[in-house]
Amino acid sequence: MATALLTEEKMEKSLERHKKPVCLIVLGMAGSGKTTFVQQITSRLHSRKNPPYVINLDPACREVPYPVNIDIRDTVNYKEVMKQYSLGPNGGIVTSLNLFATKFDQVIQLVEKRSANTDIAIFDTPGQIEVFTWSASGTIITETLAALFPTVVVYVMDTVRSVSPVTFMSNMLYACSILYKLRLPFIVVMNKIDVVKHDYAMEWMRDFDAFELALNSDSSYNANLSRSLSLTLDEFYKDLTAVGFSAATGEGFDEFLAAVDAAVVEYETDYCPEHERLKKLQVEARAKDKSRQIGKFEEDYEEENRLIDRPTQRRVSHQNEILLRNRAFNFFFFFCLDEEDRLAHKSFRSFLEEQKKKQQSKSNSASS
Ligand SMILES: Nc1nc2c(ncn2[C@@H]2O[C@H](COP(=O)(O)OP(=O)(O)OP(=O)(O)O)[C@@H](O)[C@H]2O)c(=O)[nH]1
Repeated sequence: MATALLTEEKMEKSLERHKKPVCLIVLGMAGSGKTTFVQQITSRLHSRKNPPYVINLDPACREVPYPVNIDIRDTVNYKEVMKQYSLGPNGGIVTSLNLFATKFDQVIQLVEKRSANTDIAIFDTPGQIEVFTWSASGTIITETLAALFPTVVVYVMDTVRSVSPVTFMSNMLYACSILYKLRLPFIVVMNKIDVVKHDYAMEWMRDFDAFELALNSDSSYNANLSRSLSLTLDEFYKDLTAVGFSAATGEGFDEFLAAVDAAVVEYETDYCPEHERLKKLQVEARAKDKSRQIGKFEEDYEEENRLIDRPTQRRVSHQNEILLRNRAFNFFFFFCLDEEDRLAHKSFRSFLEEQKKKQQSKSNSASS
């Protein structure tokens, strides 16, 4: 009976999730064709009367060639961020994304509002792939989406540039590292097949000998490394979904949509149970952490009271009261964050303050 109830509950949850749009996070090396890919998918879905909800997360792009619903550039001025905090281009993108991530709950609300009439939400990301995949804000954005919507990572790869086995291997290693970091359903889109067909890449993934043959004439260090890595990546290739696509012509669109459907099933069957398990562990760890911190706070509080209750300090000074109140506030604020968030929050705040100070002293010396 209990099992039957559980199954019903799970089914309800699953149906609930299906009502939500699938979130596609589009990643790829600079110039691989992410923006053109988003443009092509958007226009095809529009012509099928199924328009997607499109979000641009690249604060540094000059223009967005597709109808965009949310644009990071409307919230954060990338050039101003660079100027205000004395940052270079990459630092500017990371900080803009960090600032945008603090408002991401609003994006979620807007996507949720569209649930009834949108099947797909597409997130275009910055060209400097590592800025998104290895930054705190990228992780926050991805994990928040994955916790609430069926989420799929779409890795766009340039088939024309990858004809060199060494470049192909670099691309695959990057894809592999993202897959293992995010652990979300993953589709490799082998883009630009209107110029070079992706058959060679599929063969290299299926057959190690074919890849070795392609490397045959090359005895450089990179080639030897690629040879060894190809054997290691064998497991990764086995479960990898790869589709050929042309962002220029739209060839491969239906295969891509079929891959998205399969990825949603994978999200339901593999990702969600694992996510629930990890969430439970996290809740337990947080509860432990909370009780440890409450104990520490109570100890400190008692110590503080003991000191101010001494005859010489019987009257609690105004300053002491403020000190205690501030401590209590800080404690409860940090209490809501876990250890990692707390550290990230602290270092991000001190980083911004430092940058501001630097900038202020620069402008002071310029004006004097
Ligand atoms: N022939 C052909 N060219 C393509 C295709 N997709 C993209 N391109 C071209 O590749 C170049 C880069 O495309 P973008 O869409 O700007 O690539 P991106 O990954 O968004 O670039 P960044 O924003 O710099 O990371 C452009 O000149 C596109 O026209 C394709 O499928 N076929």
